[in-house]
Amino acid sequence: MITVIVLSGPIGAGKSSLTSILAKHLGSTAYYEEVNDNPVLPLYYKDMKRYTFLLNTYFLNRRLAEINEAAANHNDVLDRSIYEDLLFFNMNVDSGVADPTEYQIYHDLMDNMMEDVPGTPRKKPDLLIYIHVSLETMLKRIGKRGREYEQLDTDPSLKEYYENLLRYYEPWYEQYDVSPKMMIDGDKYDFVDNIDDQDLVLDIIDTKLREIGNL
Ligand SMILES: Nc1ncnc2c1ncn2[C@@H]1O[C@H](COP(=O)(O)OP(=O)(O)O)[C@@H](O)[C@H]1O
Ligand SMILES: Nc1ncnc2c1ncn2[C@H]1C[C@H](O)[C@@H](COP(=O)(O)O)O1
Repeated sequence: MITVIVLSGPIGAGKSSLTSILAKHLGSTAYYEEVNDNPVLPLYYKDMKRYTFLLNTYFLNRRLAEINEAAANHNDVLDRSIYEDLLFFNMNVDSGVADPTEYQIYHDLMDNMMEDVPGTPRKKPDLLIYIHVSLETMLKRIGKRGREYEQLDTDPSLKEYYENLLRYYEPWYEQYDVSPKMMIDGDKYDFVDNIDDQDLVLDIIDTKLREIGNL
């Protein structure tokens, strides 16, 4: 039985934190989204029009490598699903920041790369965990983490970008049907600093893993 668990949710929702807590709890490996040594991310925040395609191609490459590694183990946990990249890209097309043709090319490439090939491990996750947060929580946590290019002090127009991003997440989660899914209330549970909340969240996830037959 091989299970790949992916975390999803807006920037600062707590994906990396819960990835590490969950992998430790399950005794499995955590795979983190590459941020600090990502050469495109700072460029993207300076010029989204120019760098949306490159950033998503970069992430696609990185995430596929992690998916292939995780697919060979049991209960490995990935920080952010590959499917959310389409959400970001789509949002940028809708707001006129990215080009629809670039989006279509990226979409086709991703479909091709994610297709199951007989004789190779499945690339699709077995469970998606979505951390829901309000704008207030999201902004607070982005501030707490302190990556310079994400701060409203660096670029006040990011507030609108973050608001817009949250609007795209609800329908995206509702429509997501690649695997079983579940939502964690990231406003309610402080799974980082409160051990009772952490235990509660882990219980909720264990129950879901049992329900889908993976624990
Ligand atoms: N549930 C939570 N309660 C309190 N603080 C949190 C929670 N989730 C995340 N944080 C804090 O918010 C910041 C962003 O969390 P992180 O896990 O890096 O989010 P993401 O990976 O979704 O961008 C970090 O400083 C982290 O300690
Ligand atoms: N596909 C993406 N398009 C634009 N920006 C993205 C994409 N994937 C991740 N990001 C950004 C958002 C954050 O600034 C960093 C890391 O994400 P986080 O939610 O903090 O783990 O990358």
